[in-house]
Amino acid sequence: MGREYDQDTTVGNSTLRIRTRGRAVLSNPMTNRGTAFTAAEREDLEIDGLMPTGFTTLENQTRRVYEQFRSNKSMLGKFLTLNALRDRNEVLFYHLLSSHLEEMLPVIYTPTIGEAIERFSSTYNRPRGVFLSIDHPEKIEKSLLNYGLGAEDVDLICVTDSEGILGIGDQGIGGIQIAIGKLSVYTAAAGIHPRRSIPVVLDTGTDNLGLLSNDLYLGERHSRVRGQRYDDFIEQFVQTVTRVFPNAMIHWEDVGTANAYRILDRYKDEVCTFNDDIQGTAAVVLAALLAAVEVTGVDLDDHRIVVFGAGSAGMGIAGLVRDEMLRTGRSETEEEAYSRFWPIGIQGLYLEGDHRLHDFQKPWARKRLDIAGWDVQDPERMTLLDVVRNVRPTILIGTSTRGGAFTREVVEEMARHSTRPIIFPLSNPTSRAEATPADLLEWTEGRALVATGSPFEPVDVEGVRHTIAQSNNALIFPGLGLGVAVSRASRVTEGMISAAAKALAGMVNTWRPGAPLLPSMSDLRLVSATVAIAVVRQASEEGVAQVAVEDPIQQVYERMWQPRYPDIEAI
Ligand SMILES: NC(=O)C1=CN([C@@H]2O[C@H](COP(=O)(O)OP(=O)(O)OC[C@H]3O[C@@H](n4cnc5c(N)ncnc54)[C@H](O)[C@@H]3O)[C@@H](O)[C@H]2O)C=CC1
Ligand SMILES: CC(=O)C(=O)O
Ligand SMILES: [Mg+2]
Repeated sequence: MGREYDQDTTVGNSTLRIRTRGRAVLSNPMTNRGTAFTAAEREDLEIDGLMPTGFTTLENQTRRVYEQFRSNKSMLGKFLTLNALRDRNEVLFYHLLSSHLEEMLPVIYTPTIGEAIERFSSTYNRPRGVFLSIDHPEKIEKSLLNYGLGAEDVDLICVTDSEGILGIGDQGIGGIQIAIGKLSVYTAAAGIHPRRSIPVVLDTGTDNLGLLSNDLYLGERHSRVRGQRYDDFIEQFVQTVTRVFPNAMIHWEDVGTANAYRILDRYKDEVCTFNDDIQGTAAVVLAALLAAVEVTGVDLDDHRIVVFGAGSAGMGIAGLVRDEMLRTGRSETEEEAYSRFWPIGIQGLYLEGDHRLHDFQKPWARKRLDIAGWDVQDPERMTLLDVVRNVRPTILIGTSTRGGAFTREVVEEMARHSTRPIIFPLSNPTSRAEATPADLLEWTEGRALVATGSPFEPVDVEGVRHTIAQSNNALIFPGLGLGVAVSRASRVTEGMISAAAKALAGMVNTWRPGAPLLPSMSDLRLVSATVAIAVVRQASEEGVAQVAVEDPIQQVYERMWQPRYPDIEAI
């Protein structure tokens, strides 16, 4: 561990052995506990007189910072207050977060994180994470080591190249905030020790002209590097991480569509890695779909699915649902399973021969024969409305980044042919959601089964309160990461992703009208532990676990860090 203190970070909350004295103790967010230092600790650590004389418990400190948090009028203000708190006192930050998870998740995560990313360079205060530049690949190793963690100390690296941040696109260096945000969720939800993960941004330039022309922009000032130089940079990053942090899972976040699948395919069988937008999203959406399908009483196999915005997330969802159909349904051939899906992108319905499709999208393209005889305005660009009219889908997934795309006309058309239309506007942040739950439920007289990517308030329709599930990969990735850490899995297998989805699906109960299709974000700690246990078991069954799995429940429980002040020893 760091030079300033020692702590065994592999078990819940072990003794913090502090080497520094005086003001240095207070300026490190892992050793500082402000007015919660006891009289004896103040004396031992030579911080007597450096703070008000009163003593406050963690609970009372939390009340105080909660009031400060609440007094902010703007969401960005709340975000910056929390950020500053984390830089002062990490235990207090996580205790506050865990005590008010449902209220604070929308601040440190979607939707507010989107604004924080866009405003990164103008609100910049102090650094957190590791910034790697494509112009200096020779500095990758040194920079990672400068973070101060040892070879055995890292469970997770969350990395983005910032090209496809949420639904707000290329955000250059500001993408570091999504890596920080995701890792905060890992800690708050799954108890990953805050000193066992590293947020990383790969600064490969930006094509965002607003950033390039802003004097305050803090990243490399050139367009995005692509092609061989980009691939070499990724290769060097992956090789370096696996060498210097052999136990770390590499979590890819918000990488652009053209690279996300390529990187995953290139490394998934070689190193311990996973793509959250492709695999995490697929697992959470599969769980929500299984719940919704149960409400409809129609087998998954018999649904017709439109994926609007069939990029990383959309195709990931389609892939996992297809696998589920092949595993459990009557679909015997892949072709049969593929035939249930209608993928749409910016160019309209994907059709075979479209040279704009990426390799990972090609198998999903529809045959020209499938649309023969359709009555449409422009056969070269089949719109969502065209597809809905002709296919009569029962499931509509939105991962398009196109706010408001599920118009009243589209939804009413779908609802004409489906008793319980399943409609998931999953794009983040809130402004990108393809529709609001209130509109969807109004337009369908309360029949729609809805889940969203960002949080929404419940909707009351004719005496029924519809609680809206937040179908966000945050219900999956923390538990997956914890499961990988506990089992020291050498790979993240498809079986592990599927086990995570099943564990989540098993926590849903939809017997009550209007019940949410997924557990609430306020239960995130329980959800993450449940997912982690399933992942540990699966890793063990598949032979990728590198530690003996004897009692997964105990092993997961013991590993979870709690936001409590540990015992202190001045050394
Ligand atoms: N709820 C959740 O857990 C998650 C939600 N998402 C959201 O899904 C959205 C997409 O994310 P990714 O798949 O990572 O991005 P992506 O860029 O890989 O995919 C977006 C797709 O939407 C298509 N598209 C763009 N504009 C369109 C339009 N006007 N009409 C039809 N299609 C259009 C593009 O062709 C592309 O295929 C984002 O808003 C993101 O926040 C992504 C991951 C997880
Ligand atoms: C949730 C998430 O990963 C996204 O919106 O990109
Ligand atoms: Mg994402």
